[in-house]
Amino acid sequence: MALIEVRNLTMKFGSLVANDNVSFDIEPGTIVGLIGPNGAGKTTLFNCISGVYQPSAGSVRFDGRDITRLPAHRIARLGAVRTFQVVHPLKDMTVLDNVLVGAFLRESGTGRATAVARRCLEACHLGDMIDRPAGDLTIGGKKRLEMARALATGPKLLMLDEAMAGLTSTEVKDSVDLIRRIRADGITLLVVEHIMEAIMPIADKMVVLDGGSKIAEGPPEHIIDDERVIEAYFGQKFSKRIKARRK
Ligand SMILES: Nc1ncnc2c1ncn2[C@@H]1O[C@H](COP(=O)(O)OP(=O)(O)OP(=O)(O)O)[C@@H](O)[C@H]1O
Repeated sequence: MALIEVRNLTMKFGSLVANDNVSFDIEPGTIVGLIGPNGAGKTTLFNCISGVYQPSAGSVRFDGRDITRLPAHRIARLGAVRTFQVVHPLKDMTVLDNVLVGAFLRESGTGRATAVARRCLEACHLGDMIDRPAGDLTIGGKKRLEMARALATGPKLLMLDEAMAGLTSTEVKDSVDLIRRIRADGITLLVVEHIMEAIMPIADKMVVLDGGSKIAEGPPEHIIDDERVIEAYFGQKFSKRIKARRK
């Protein structure tokens, strides 16, 4: 059984159709990359799956259960957790306290929640920053903090919205390693990403949106050759460059 089943999902803002009849599955233990040009509807789809928005039509099933109309906090409690494209840590709180907010979703005791939060911070390379105010972190640090907070909730599905945007190339490599390790721990990932060199090598499947509609779905090596995706997003030059790198 798929972990996520999106069926005929449509999201309208007035007359603007941000997601148009989108359907796809996410199998457990996989990494799915969600890509498409700016304004394609990727973040809106994230918001519909995670309960930030209620879709205008269609359904989302998670782990066999219809979650279409559930509020975000209930979906998070069931184990589908997202990060945001623009990170907003609680700047005056310490790095540890920021992650405790996530850990308390699954652990009610302070001692156990703290142990979970510390473990997630270590995994996200923030172990030596735990007592610092979150506002002191670099952009890369804030993005890792956001991941640590999401991981601390003990998710089955982690949805990352442009977790690598604005990072240095070394930080991007570290994030790719971290995503691989998260998957190895049995967590399924849905990743919105514009950095193709980062997402293509690790994704089991790509879903491509354009103008709100799904225009392609499949393994990265098929997506690279898809004429509609090349036209809408990659461009010929980019597609050749990516293919050359994969050889
Ligand atoms: N709350 C909203 N109210 C009105 N229109 C919205 C809202 N959120 C998104 N949109 C519109 O829906 C469309 C899809 O936007 P969305 O942010 O989902 O795209 P995206 O693929 O995530 O883009 P990007 O790559 O730039 O982040 C855009 O035309 C956007 O202006």
